[in-house]
Amino acid sequence: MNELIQIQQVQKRYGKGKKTVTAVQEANLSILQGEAFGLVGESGSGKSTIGKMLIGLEDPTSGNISYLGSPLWKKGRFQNPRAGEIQIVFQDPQSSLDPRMTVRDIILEPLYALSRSERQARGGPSRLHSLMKRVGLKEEHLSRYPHEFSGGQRQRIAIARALITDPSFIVLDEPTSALDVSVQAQVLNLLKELKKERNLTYLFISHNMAVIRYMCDRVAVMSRGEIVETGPSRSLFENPNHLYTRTLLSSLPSILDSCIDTGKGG
Ligand SMILES: Nc1ncnc2c1ncn2[C@@H]1O[C@H](COP(=O)(O)OP(=O)(O)OP(=O)(O)O)[C@@H](O)[C@H]1O
Repeated sequence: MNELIQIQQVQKRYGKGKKTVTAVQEANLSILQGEAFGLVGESGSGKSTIGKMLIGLEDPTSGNISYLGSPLWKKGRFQNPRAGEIQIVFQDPQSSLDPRMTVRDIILEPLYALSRSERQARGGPSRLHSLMKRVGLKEEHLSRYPHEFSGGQRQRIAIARALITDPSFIVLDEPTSALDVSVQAQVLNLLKELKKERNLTYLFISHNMAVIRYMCDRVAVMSRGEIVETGPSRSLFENPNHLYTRTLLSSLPSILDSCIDTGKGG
């Protein structure tokens, strides 16, 4: 598999002077085309900051990030490889979906950042109906507002919005952490299926080792801004090298585990 993303010696500092916070310290990692790459670590370890640098929301303080060999950031400016190529699904659909917009407008919004020809190349709004169906929503939902939906349905709306531009790479930042356990399994399974059908590459951010183990081919473990261990999911879970990874593993929630394994609520 080819490298889609390469992160080399990347640092991110927030603030100035005495208030400086180093969120990411000299991180190195690569994400291969077509893989689900997991980023795990406790709250505040720098996971979301890495995700934000990949979608253009935060610029690295130093180091290089490349996408298919081309720099993603040049002189503090984000170089979108192709408009809509990289998308994100956030943790909390309650706050990431604009409450004043209908579902139709929410899902279509990313298309308006594209040029007319780019929109047409990706099927434009005509793909809306099949996409709604694919993520488990109904056509009649299009004219409704986010507050009229359950948490799981709201996250399905956020997934449809991320897919409308036909991206290759999606950052999933704790996409199921705000959901009930049984609903988490449904949304995780949907994400797995979509990845396969569309040949997507994921950066899957979570503090939950069970979810990461279920979803990801390879994993990097972060602690206090540093990547302390990287490896294929299976070997990392069966034979963790770093003490911090072992500590995280000991907190693995068994309820979600059994829910996923049996496919309950599919
Ligand atoms: N905009 C910001 N300004 C200042 N500090 C920030 C900002 N964003 C994040 N930080 C700090 O950077 C560090 C890393 O935060 P980040 O959100 O990347 O961690 P995380 O592992 O994703 O945590 P969580 O799971 O809680 O989202 C934390 O100390 C956080 O307080």
